[in-house]
Amino acid sequence: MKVKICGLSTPDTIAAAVEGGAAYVGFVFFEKSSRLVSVDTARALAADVPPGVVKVGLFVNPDDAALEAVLDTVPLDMIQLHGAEPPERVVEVRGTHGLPVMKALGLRDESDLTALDTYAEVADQILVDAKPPAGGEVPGGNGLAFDWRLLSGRRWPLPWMLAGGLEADNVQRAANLTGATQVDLSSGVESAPGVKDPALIRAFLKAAGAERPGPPHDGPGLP
Ligand SMILES: O=C(O)c1ccccc1N[C@@H]1O[C@H](COP(=O)(O)O)[C@@H](O)[C@H]1O
Repeated sequence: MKVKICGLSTPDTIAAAVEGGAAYVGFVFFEKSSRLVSVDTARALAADVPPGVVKVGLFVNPDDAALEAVLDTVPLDMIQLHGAEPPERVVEVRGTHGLPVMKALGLRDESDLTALDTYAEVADQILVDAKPPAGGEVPGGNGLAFDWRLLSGRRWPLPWMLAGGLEADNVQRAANLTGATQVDLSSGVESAPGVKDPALIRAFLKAAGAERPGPPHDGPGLP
């Protein structure tokens, strides 16, 4: 399984993710998140990430200036859009910034499934997360799972990731029910909100049977 560890902000947790076999590492550029990193910190951390591990920048409804401010400094490989960006904005971001885009979508019930098909036509990857709690200020990273049976038998013609409340104890069941071969998590490897724990990262990667593909390539939908 390919694993993305999101919300990394320290050298020791980057090392735990890379050495444990994470295929993706994520940096959060959303001011309201407890995992927010500065561009300078992200640039320094990115220097410790070997080729072949995809460096993802997480943004929520960013304008082009916000994206440029990060991309000018941090050598990201992929943009994760985790807000209410419409399909046209996904197309625009891909075209303007020249990086693959992974669009996150929240799922609560069957009525949310149609959007996945729509975004699958415009994004390089889709990320299926739980919907945030009503009135919540942060649209992801809440440690909440959705009913994984909603995804049973669903497939899209592009790479996709499962997210939302994943941890070492439930990742295999989640993958079995959904068919996911890629997973993304943040809260499940933290000792406190926003504080990543290297031991929990290693345990998760082991439980998930984390595998990283070989040489990097430049095609869409990395890796
Ligand atoms: O991690 C955050 O702080 C965050 C902020 C805003 C949007 C998304 C965020 N994280 C993403 O949320 C999912 C699920 O996280 P969790 O494992 O349930 O905590 C994951 O895709 C993160 O990339």
